[in-house]
Amino acid sequence: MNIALIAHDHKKDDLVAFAVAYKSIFEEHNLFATGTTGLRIMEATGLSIERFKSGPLGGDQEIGSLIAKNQMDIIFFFRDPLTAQPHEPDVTALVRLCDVYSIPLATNMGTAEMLIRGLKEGLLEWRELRKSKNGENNG
Ligand SMILES: O=C(CO)COP(=O)(O)O
Repeated sequence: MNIALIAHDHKKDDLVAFAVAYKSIFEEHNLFATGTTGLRIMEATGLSIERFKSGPLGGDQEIGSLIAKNQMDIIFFFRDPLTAQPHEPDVTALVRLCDVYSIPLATNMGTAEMLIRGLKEGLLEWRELRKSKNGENNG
């Protein structure tokens, strides 16, 4: 599975704690992250993560492009609902692409907990279905 980890500044501590708690699951997958989030998680967990640019500098869009290319399976994106983001259009675009391509997206710890349990238990039947469906929509 290709998994993206992203958090706004006030939510980074939550996502780091989540990654520490579920390190044994995350280390079985290919991890991607926006710049600062990825650095924080790597420092805290030692997990290997491919880092993109920081969100405000295009990192959200880089991850969005992987979604559009059917190369992303799950997104953990802990958004800060109480702080205006300079790159709000990029945030909205990323969330929109998750819905366009039926990509599981956790925007808070509660949903993240449910998603990670599904991942652990192998509740992944949607993946092949989604890929064939998205393949049909290409072009
Ligand atoms: O801004 C972000 C997501 O919109 C996250 O970017 P950073 O991980 O670089 O802070």
